[in-house]
Amino acid sequence: MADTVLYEVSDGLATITLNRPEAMNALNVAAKVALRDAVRSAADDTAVRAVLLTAAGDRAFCVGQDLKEHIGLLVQDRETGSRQTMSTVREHYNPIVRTLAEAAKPVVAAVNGVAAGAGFGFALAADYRIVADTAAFNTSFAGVALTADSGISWTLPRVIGPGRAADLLLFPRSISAQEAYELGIANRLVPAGELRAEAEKVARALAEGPTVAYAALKESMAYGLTHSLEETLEKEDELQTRAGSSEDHAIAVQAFVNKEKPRYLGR
Ligand SMILES: CC(C)(COP(=O)(O)OP(=O)(O)OC[C@H]1O[C@@H](n2cnc3c(N)ncnc32)[C@H](O)[C@@H]1OP(=O)(O)O)[C@@H](O)C(=O)NCCC(=O)NCCSC(=O)/C=C1/CC=CC=CO1
Repeated sequence: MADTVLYEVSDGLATITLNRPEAMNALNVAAKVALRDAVRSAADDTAVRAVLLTAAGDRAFCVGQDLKEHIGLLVQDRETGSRQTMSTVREHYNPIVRTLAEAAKPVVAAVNGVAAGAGFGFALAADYRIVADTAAFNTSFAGVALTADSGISWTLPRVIGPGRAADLLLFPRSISAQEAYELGIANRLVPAGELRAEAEKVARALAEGPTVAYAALKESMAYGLTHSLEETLEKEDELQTRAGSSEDHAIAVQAFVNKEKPRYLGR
């Protein structure tokens, strides 16, 4: 059986590829465990300075929970009086999203096809979304009588505003890549045939960039969304001190003065 998730590191870039194209990259238990392991490896490995999350095939990025597997598990739960199936949120979805969002390095999602349910949530947990013009997004949760998970109730209102998020969550529908771009869900929209090359170019540029500064930017933006201006100014002071103490800051300033391109070390 093929691996449900592929993991590869080259030149500081970890590429994680959901690999169930025949099942629209739906998340069965094996895929969730493999994805959780892969994102943890990428986050923990200091040699990895950027992460690219993508999926195999041209039809789907990820359609969320594998509902064909899920129905069997639900029936089993009913028969045994258990609620084991829904522990997947705590065991799989939450760690995956937390790790992507809190990784001290940039995470780029290359959305190659439809992203639905938790698949949409994973794309939103990335720092930057490059989207094929043939892709689509669907919150899907209410369509299967579920509430939000995968952090989408936190990320979606922040990305597109609470009113628009309520519309997409209460009335799930597939929105086109173009609409996603106009809403700010997609940072870049590219022809489908150019997605992989463009996403790799962006992710590789980030992997060669000032990693300490990027990590601080992620932390700063997340902090600023939930704290007052005063608290955020304090946080910025702390984080700027950290970035300013990095070797890469000195390298950048020296390169500027020398009119050279900086070669960052990621520390
Ligand atoms: C909007 C769609 C994502 C895409 O629509 P479309 O391009 O028209 O494709 P379809 O014809 O509908 O689908 C093609 C085949 O793929 C199968 N498929 C699609 N989604 C899933 C899925 N999630 N699981 C299993 N299989 C799926 C579909 O049945 C077709 O197969 P056949 O060719 O054999 O017929 C649309 O497909 C859609 O709305 N999909 C459902 C999206 C969804 O509801 N996802 C789950 C949301 S919930 C979640 O992600 C997280 C949790 C967390 C915790 C616990 C429990 C559940 O969910």
